[in-house]
Amino acid sequence: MEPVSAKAVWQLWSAVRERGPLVQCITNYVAMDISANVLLAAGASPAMAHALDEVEDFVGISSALLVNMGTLSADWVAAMKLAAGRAAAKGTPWVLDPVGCGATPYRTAACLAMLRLRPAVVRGNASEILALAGAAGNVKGVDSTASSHEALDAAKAVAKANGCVVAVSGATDLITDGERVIGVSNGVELLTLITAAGCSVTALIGAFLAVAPEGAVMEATAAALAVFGLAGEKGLAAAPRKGPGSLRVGLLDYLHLMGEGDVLSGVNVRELEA
Ligand SMILES: Nc1ncnc2c1ncn2[C@@H]1O[C@H](COP(=O)(O)OP(=O)(O)O)[C@@H](O)[C@H]1O
Ligand SMILES: Cc1ncsc1CCOP(=O)(O)O
Ligand SMILES: [Mg+2]
Repeated sequence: MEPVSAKAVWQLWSAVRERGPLVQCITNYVAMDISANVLLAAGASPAMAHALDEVEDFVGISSALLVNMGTLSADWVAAMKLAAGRAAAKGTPWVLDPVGCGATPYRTAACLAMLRLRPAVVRGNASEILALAGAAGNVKGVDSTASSHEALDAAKAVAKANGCVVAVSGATDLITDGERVIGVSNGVELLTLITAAGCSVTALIGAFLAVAPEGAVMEATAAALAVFGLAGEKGLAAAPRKGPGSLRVGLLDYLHLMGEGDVLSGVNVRELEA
């Protein structure tokens, strides 16, 4: 597989569609529906499971785990920690979405505690990644007030300190391991008006991690963001009223309908820093 190219994106997505990996999602109430639908449309198999009594067993049968901090409470955080611990012990890749990190001290502390459990990937908006790196005052609830480029240094610092890949979403998604940076310029701004668009692309990253060859964590993360963004572009072009409601429908449709030609001609991924 080439390091980062449209062909590599297609190869990874084909593997998702062929293998249909089971992605266990501990995610928020807002995101459950769209995340499950995004995973299904893209060819993966979602299961939302967060009960303290079953999370570890569920990790045992899953190919990837998503931990999303969107509607957290003490019970949920306990379940997230158990699940992440089991994933680490089993070698199952897991991805963290630090929704609203920085909004309250409780949320920030919970996100930092999860980060210490070594996710393979963290995907957040710029404000969330800035807050994870210790910068204060950038968040507006779960929405970003900064651009992805403003959070690149923070993303590199979080990646280096925690031995993970960090993806900052935005007009250009930036994916870094602390040294390399891949940029993905697919997507449309209207995606920010679909609640849990970010949450669902993080779930999709889980599906791509499940099929990624050893050492291709950055490529798999970039591929998921590119495929999701491209489906957004095509979904908007086909949307009857060009609003968030019909974009949401179009996004799901194109995650199902797109093929090799769409990916090879449409994805915009490139190495920004080697
Ligand atoms: N200005 C933009 N232009 C194009 N795509 C965008 C833009 N902002 C966000 N996106 C895309 O929307 C999706 C959700 O990202 P974002 O809104 O940053 O996350 P969150 O929902 O967690 O705040 C991502 O796929 C991202 O690439
Ligand atoms: C609105 C909201 N409130 C708690 S979680 C959530 C969903 C946030 O989703 P995203 O970060 O993908 O926009
Ligand atoms: Mg988010």
